[in-house]
Amino acid sequence: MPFTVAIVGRPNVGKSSLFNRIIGERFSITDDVAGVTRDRIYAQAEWLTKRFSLIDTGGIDVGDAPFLTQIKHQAEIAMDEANVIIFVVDGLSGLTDSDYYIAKLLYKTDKPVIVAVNKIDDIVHAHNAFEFYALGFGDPIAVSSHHGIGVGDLLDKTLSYMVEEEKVHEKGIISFSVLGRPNVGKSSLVNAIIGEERVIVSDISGTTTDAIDTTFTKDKQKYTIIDTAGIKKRGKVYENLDKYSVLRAMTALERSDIALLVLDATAGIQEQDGHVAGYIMQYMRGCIIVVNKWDLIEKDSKTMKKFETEIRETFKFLPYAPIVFVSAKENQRVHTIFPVLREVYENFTKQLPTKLVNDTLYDAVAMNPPAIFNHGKANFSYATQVDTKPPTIAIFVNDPVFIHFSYERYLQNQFRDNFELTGTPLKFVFRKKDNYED
Ligand SMILES: Nc1nc2c(ncn2[C@@H]2O[C@H](COP(=O)(O)OP(=O)(O)OP(=O)(O)O)[C@@H](O)[C@H]2O)c(=O)[nH]1
Ligand SMILES: Nc1nc2c(ncn2[C@@H]2O[C@H](COP(=O)(O)OP(=O)(O)OP(=O)(O)O)[C@@H](O)[C@H]2O)c(=O)[nH]1
Repeated sequence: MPFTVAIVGRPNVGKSSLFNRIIGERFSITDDVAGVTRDRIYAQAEWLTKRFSLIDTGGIDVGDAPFLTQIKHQAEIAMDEANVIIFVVDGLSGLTDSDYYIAKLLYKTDKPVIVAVNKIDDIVHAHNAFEFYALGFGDPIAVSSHHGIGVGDLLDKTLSYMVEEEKVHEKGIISFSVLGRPNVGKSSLVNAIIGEERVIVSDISGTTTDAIDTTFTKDKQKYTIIDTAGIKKRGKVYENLDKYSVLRAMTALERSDIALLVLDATAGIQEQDGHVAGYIMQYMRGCIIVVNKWDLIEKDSKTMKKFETEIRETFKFLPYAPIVFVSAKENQRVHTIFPVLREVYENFTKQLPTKLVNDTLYDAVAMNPPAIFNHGKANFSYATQVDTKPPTIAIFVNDPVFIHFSYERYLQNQFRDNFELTGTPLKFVFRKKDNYED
């Protein structure tokens, strides 16, 4: 479970400035995740080799609610999701009633709260921080998001609460999440999967309070199902907020080997399904497409094929994802998911023999040599697998800039033809040979 830090505070104190300062461009991996790019409410960050997730609750749109209700929801999200909360206040304008209001909300949590007094751009104003002792969260830390002053101290203190994480990703356990747009039947599917398997070994509730990961054993294989739908959050106002569900999908993906992408057979494929599929692809997780509510479909011999064709055409970037058809509510065919999970996990964790990897590369290049691109021609030396989850292959080349994306796609297809990689992405890392040789 990633260590998560949430930033809260009333509007205009500089939450998003601090967020951006902490992630720094280099560390932001959400940058190219469609839909979140502009929003930037969630990112991976790193400080002195410690990796953590950062949430800017100020970016979570909580509708047209009155101002105090909005910050209340944001504070609740922080208390639900984070291990540590950074409470940002404005050192130029001083303490306000809204700050006290937020403080009162945060008294309810037993998680550490650190007060960051922002906009202290000049050390001579550091004394402005003192009045914020009154909030009752101990030593306030003076920072300037604009100039980066004090941010290191703030992170030192924040990450001092990071303890050795409980190992959720125990070896050999297949962890998977159930993702999809609202109402496709995620909760029903989770219930059907867990309900079917009565030998529940343990309920691991994670370090963040509301994430419930359930581990169970089926046919001697352990699985951990990662909660995403906010099953426990029913009734809370922010349950259906778009950005909030995106955030939950991402934290779940981070911890999953495999994502089940749930579609509603009665609704056809919708734009939002594509967004969810995009996240799964960009996080490079294994993927199984689950067409749910199959009981409601009038079927003839061609129905499945028709669905499959439509799915393949829409999700061109997920050609590797196997498709299963189920009814979560009627508990039909739900058991067919398990063998597919095992197969996909095997491929996701696969080690490809080096000789075959190179043969595949050489054959592909011989069959279809690269053309000139960017004023040069790619000259491939050799390839080797450098990682799993997903299988990752380093390909050494005279200069990666000469590789056109369509050639990369060609190589991908050749590798997929030669190796059994159903359900898993295959990652290529192109490396300039000269940097590593001679
Ligand atoms: N002088 C100074 N101004 C800052 C600093 N950090 C942020 N600001 C300014 O404060 C204003 C608000 O900053 P934001 O980062 O948008 O604040 P926010 O808390 O995310 O605001 P909301 O999105 O409304 O919640 C902007 O005009 C920033 O330029 C700082 O360290 N020093
Ligand atoms: N007929 C039929 N109805 C289903 C099936 N799966 C779910 N439903 C119904 O679809 C509705 C939505 O199901 P949920 O499981 O709550 O869907 P969800 O994706 O978790 O929804 P959110 O929590 O809003 O994201 C409910 O009325 C379910 O009873 C199914 O396989 N067949």
